[in-house]
Amino acid sequence: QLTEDYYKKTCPKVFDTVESAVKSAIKKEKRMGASLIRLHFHDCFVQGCDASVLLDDTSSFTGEKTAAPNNNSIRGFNVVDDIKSKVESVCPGVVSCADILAIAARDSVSILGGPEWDVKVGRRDSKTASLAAANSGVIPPPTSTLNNLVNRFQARGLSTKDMVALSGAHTIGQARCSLFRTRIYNETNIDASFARKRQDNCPRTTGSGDNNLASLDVKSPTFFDNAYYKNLIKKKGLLHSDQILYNGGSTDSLIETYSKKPETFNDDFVTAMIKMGDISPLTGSNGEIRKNCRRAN
Ligand code: HEM
Ligand SMILES: [Ca+2]
Repeated sequence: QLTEDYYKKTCPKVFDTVESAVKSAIKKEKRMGASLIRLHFHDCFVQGCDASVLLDDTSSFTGEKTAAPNNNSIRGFNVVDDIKSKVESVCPGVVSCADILAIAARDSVSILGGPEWDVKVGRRDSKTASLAAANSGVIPPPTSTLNNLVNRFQARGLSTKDMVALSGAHTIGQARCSLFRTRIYNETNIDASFARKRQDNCPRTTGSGDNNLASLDVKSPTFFDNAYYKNLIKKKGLLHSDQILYNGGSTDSLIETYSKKPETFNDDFVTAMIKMGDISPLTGSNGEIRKNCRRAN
């Protein structure tokens, strides 16, 4: 039931307001575009796109922020707060935090040079979150096998093609040493000079340099393009879960297609983002419009 014109009467300025806030956040820090896209992904895969990921822990409430895939990893909450307060000042009590995440993700992609699309809105915000679900593997870990990746996306109604296209979001943003250490020291399906370059800032020993960052896309880490797939063909994927998409298995041909045809990647990425944004939204009288994205009303 999500539509593009949901706020046409109640908040016609929502898209301009979000876009200008996202623009200024990305101007301050390019990585923020990546962080905002990832928040929408981690939201949608747990309880659906309901802003559950934004709820803070309190003494009487446990949210999703400390779950393994999120802890010390997802970021951008202050930017979301800033967008929300700007949206509240033009139309108080109308626009959900879940929609703000979807719009901000869309805007981040286009601001960084990726495709543009009309984003569907009308989601409402959850009053709950699920730490258990966020920890259960529904957000796949970077150690995943190809089968696991396929199954986790399938469980959310997303095809293998959607999964491969959405992984192209790793054309921007960064990852921590602890999550790619095993790959750069122990795996063999990796370009040797790329591995050495990454080893420079990611020591072999667990516990040293764990939080050192490296770009997911070695070629153009702040530009939303198809370089991610070209890297995979050169065995320059940073995460195990990246390179596994081009490792002699069923998704090799799709990687080759996206590496050669940026328009096909863009089209499939847009289709998959719209599908991901459609995962179990709260609508009608379900959920609420939070006043503050960090807590239920
Ligand atoms: C296919 C399964 C996926 C796995 C296993 C995976 C895994 C990861 C990991 C391990 C990181 C680094 C986290 C850290 O260092 O703390 C990361 C970062 C990122 N992921 Fe994914 N991811 C997947 C799919 C996606 C999807 C579907 C999207 C969005 C459509 C996405 C967008 C991002 C972005 C933009 C970053 C960089 C964030 C930043 O720099 O703040 N990922 N991912
Ligand atoms: Ca959620």
